[in-house]
This record gives sequence, C-alpha cells and structure tokens, in this order.
Amino acid sequence: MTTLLDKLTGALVVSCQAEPGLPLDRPDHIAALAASAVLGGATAVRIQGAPNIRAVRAAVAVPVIGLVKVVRPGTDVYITPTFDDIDAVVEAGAHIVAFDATDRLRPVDVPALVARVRAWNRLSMADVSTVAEGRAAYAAGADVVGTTMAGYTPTTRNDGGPDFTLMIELARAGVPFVAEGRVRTPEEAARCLELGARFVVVGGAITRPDVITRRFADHIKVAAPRPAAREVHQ
Ligand SMILES: CC(=O)N[C@H](C=O)[C@@H](O)[C@H](O)[C@H](O)COP(=O)(O)O
Repeated sequence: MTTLLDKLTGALVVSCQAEPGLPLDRPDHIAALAASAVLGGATAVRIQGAPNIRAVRAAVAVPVIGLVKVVRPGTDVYITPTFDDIDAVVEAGAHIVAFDATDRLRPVDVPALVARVRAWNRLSMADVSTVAEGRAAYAAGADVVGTTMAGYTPTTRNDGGPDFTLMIELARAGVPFVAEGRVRTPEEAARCLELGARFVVVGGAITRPDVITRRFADHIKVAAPRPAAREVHQ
C-alpha cells in the first residue's frame, strides 16, 4: 500500500465528476473523461459514485480515489459519511477511499471511518478544511489529508483559488497532505507541489466543460463589440 502512495508522489490526479442532471452525469461519460485524463498524463483519478467507479475501473488501469456524495438529514457532511458508504466505494473497486473529515456534526467519527477503510486494506484520504482537522485526521491514522473541504464549510474562506495558506500550515504541522480544490492552472498545480503537497488533484478546470465554457463566455462579454460598433462595419 505504501508503494501506491509512492507512485502518486508529485503526480497529477484528475477528479472526473459531474453534478447530478448534467449531460456528463453517466458512467460511460465519466469513464471517457477518466480515459482522456489518463491519455493526458493523469497518474490517478478521483471518482464519485459506485456505478462511476465501476465504469472507470473497467476503462482505465490507474489507481482510483473513490467517494460517494450523499446528502443525509441531520448532517452537512456529504462525502462518504458512513460505513455503508465506505463499503460501497470499496466494493466498486476504489484503491483509496476519500471521506469528509471536517469538524462538524457527523454520523460516524473520523477514527472509526479510518479504521473501517483500513479493515478493507485500502488507503484513506481525509478531506479537511482546516489545519486542526488535518492534524486530527492524521493522528487518527488517515494515510493522506486533502485540502478538499477548505472554502466549503461555514468557518473557511473561498476566494476562488486554492487554499495555499492551509497547505503551508499543514506542511509546517508535518501533516502529509494532498492539494485539492479550485486549482485552476498548471502554475497553481506546480505551486501546490512546491508547498509540499504529495500530489495535486484537479477537477473542474479539466473535467467540467460547462464551467470552463462559462469562464470564457463571461470573460469575452466584456470585450464583445457593442451593436453600434458593429453597424459601422456592415
Ligand atoms: C467540496 C467538494 O465537494 N469537492 C468535491 C470532492 O470530491 C468535488 O466536487 C470537487 O470537484 C473536487 O474536490 C475537485 O475540486 P475542483 O473541481 O475545484 O478542482
């Protein structure tokens, strides 16, 4: 298992996910996204949902970080929150199981989730939003800690880019971490590794064409010629 983490050192991992109801939200489309990412140099992929994990395992040979997103009453924790969710991710074929390890009201505590993943002989990735959560997850035995949840909890800030401050704090605390969340450019991905990330996970900037298109559409609106200017050239 250590060799899997060694293999991922310095790697680009691509998160291939589609919001429910979007055109790409089908296992065959997610598998095609994953295969494209691998062609482009992804060392591993991060995949949401058991049917998608199965389709991706059948399509590519790289390691899969698996998770399920489930909204349950009484908790804001939605990434692989329970034992059943962990079991479903493992049974679908994930090599690494990602789960929310934020300090919020949760159905199952983080040490118990870590132990469940370990009992399956898989690696755990604890998605956190603060350095305190990172320390706690690492102390509980998580194999890696991801900055995934930074900016998505009430107490953390989302300024549209990666949370470099959290990465610096995790590195200083000696917590092995993975950079994930709002990495928009190759330069930002390289910066994450310079700050000590073991590997970097990029999602939307590569695999969400609707979001990428929106960035272009919004940006060029500013530069688009106004009707009067067009009439002059007609
Ligand atoms: C907060 C949360 O639920 N993050 C999810 C975790 O799996 C995904 O929706 C993100 O796309 C993923 O973390 C990659 O991030 P980005 O797409 O920003 O590169």
